[in-house]
Amino acid sequence: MKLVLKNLSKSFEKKQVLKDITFEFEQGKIYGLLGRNGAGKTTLFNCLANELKADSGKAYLITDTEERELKVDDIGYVFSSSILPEFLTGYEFIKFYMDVNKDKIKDDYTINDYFELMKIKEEDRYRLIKDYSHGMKNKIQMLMFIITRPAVILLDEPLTSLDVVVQLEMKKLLKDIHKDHILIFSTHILQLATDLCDEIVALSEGELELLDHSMLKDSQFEEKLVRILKEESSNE
Ligand SMILES: Nc1ncnc2c1ncn2[C@@H]1O[C@H](COP(=O)(O)OP(=O)(O)OP(=O)(O)O)[C@@H](O)[C@H]1O
Repeated sequence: MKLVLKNLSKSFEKKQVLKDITFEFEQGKIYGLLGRNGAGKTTLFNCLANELKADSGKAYLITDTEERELKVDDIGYVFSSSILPEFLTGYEFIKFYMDVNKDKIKDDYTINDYFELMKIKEEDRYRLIKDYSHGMKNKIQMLMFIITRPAVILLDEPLTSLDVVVQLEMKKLLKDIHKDHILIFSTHILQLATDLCDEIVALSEGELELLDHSMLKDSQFEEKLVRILKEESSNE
């Protein structure tokens, strides 16, 4: 399976944020999307998830049997800021989410099994989401894609707000499931990107550039990345 972007462009007034991007993401790899503040990472995710309409270009999902436009249902999107209904408890929301998505659920976990999986304590399950910490809300958002297992998983700075213990668990979880998915996450934490990712993609000057992954563990990698990302600001 592949996610293929073809000539994707998006501008806000005069600022062209995504410039005619053509790129392929493959199943079974974890992609780290790096870029400076305002580079367009969230805009790219929003266009893929249909939260924003791209000005031109399209995204396609290519499997062994078909090639078609990417659909909203193909995507699990963990937003950097929560989009959860604050007036529900975690339990109520996950129950509702499982009900409306029952056709997509392939495992036979109960709600509490899922909470256990995410290490969400029993006493927290029945509290209102509005009182959850940022990290807790993030865990609930992650639980959504764990439940429905969409083909493409987009995570916008997902692990930054999680404590170190949960961060480690999440990294393990992402590694466990990544074979079946196309997993792209944006981060500013270079260490996280190099720890977790098979590939690093830089978003700079509106374009995506796949960095040579053999450099991931190399000291030159950091230098090259900083050079690529700095070029953008010097051209502004
Ligand atoms: N709805 C919008 N209207 C106008 N400009 C926008 C809108 N959304 C994003 N932008 C602009 O597009 C550019 C890219 O923003 P985006 O949030 O995609 O960057 P980012 O790479 O996710 O940044 P960060 O790392 O700081 O989260 C920025 O200049 C931002 O101000």
